[in-house]
Amino acid sequence: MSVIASILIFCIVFVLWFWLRPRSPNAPPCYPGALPLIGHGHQIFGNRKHLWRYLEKIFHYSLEKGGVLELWIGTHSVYVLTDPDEILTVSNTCLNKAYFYEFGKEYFKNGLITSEASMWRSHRKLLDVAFTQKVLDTFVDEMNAQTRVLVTNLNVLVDKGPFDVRQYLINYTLKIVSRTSLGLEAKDQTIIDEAYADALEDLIKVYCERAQKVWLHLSCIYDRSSLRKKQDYLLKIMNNIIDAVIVQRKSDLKLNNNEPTQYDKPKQGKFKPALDQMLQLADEHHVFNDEEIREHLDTFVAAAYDTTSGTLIYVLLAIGSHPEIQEKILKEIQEVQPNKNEDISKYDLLRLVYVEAVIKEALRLYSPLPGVARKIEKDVKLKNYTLRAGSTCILSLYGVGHHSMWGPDVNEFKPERWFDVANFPTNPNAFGAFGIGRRNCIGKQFAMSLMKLTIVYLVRNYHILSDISKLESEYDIVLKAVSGHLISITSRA
Ligand code: HEM
Repeated sequence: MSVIASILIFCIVFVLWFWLRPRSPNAPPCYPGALPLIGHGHQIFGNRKHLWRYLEKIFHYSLEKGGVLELWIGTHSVYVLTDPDEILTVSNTCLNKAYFYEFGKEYFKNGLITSEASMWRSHRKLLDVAFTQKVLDTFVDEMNAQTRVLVTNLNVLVDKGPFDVRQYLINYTLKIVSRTSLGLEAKDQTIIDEAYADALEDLIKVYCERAQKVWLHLSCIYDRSSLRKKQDYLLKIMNNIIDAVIVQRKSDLKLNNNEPTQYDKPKQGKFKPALDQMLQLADEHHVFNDEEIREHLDTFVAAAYDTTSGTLIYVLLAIGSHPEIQEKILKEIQEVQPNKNEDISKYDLLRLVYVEAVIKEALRLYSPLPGVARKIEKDVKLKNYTLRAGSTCILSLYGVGHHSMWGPDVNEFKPERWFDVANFPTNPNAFGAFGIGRRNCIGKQFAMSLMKLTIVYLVRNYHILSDISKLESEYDIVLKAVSGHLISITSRA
């Protein structure tokens, strides 16, 4: 009895001390509504639509308070940054990811997203060679071929009224990313399109569910849960698939004398998928083992398909609600490549500046990764505040896109702003959708080329109609449009 009483007294004293202790003058403003012991933890419960509305509220509150905010999950301090300069400081001084990336580590392991800074530095340098413009240019034929397939698949929906384009875009981006990463022949691709894709989608749901249910953050509880069993089952499916691809590819490369992949149509160019580049590095410089190669491949595929397809949906919703913007896109396409049946070349992609502005505007307003997070391992001094060691810091890329530096029309979808030199923000980190600082997105050029090409093919074939005013999104790590997200298409032929 006396032991229980002592524990109780200790807890009460701890809570009182924690709650009544004076806040440091260098502490940023605190978000309202914190409760003793659980902090703001109670505010995040609800479905994922609620979670996104909540995050939007904290991001806007942080903007109102000058760009830095503090909240509490239990007794753990979480800072929310929306100021691009402060975000750059934290991004480049704190390279390790926040503790909840650990949940994804079961899957991504030492892939770039979740690796510790020490390993990340050397692997990122090596992997950058797989994403140079020269390499990306070799993917353009494959992107054209797959985008033609997308148009064929969508043709059955012409004049059929509103539909959900998500699954079409997911299958399409997944196919391009996995072909350019893994180099599979069409006949072997089905296993990725079906078994791997389904398992990956389910795994991301498991990850989100764990992130939201704070009690499952504790490994001792999570490891006994049915969610953990599901995670292990899905991981086994995915690992078996990719391990088999690596073994097969190694033996193919030996047989073909390391020749780049020749795709189905003889006319199309050759390219070297990321897997071949890593196998070559492993062979010549003894840097990656098979397990590390799998971890990087899994990371590329997962990091690429949901973000890219999600952004494309927001672009389609935005241009479907702005026919005048669609007409300007069409005009640019006709100037750059007047023959509707011709492929889009790497040179055409460079000239599609209006299409690029449309995509960047969608990324600014509907940042698909609205926030990323870092571990604060040592005190970090910002302009007015100090972030304490041992805390977590959310870097809000959504906040950067909604910062007042964008002007009074910050909430409007206005691609023209990207050409308005006089009023464009002067801050070099104003556009943060691909991350700010050294640990930014390795696939940004890949994503931009693919999205430009997709928009060109869709706009030159269809009138797109939608109503973005009804849009509601949910937070599944990647922001997902879940209501008001349907589009209709009619033919331009
Ligand atoms: C519209 C599409 C995309 C967006 C908005 C996007 C955004 C981002 C952001 C914000 C980060 C930083 C994440 C963090 O700090 O936790 C990131 C990292 C990353 N992205 Fe992307 N991404 C996109 C497409 C892609 C594609 C196509 C690929 C691969 C082909 C890719 C691969 C990666 C990888 C590997 C990282 C980790 C980089 C590192 O830590 O060195 N992403 N991305």
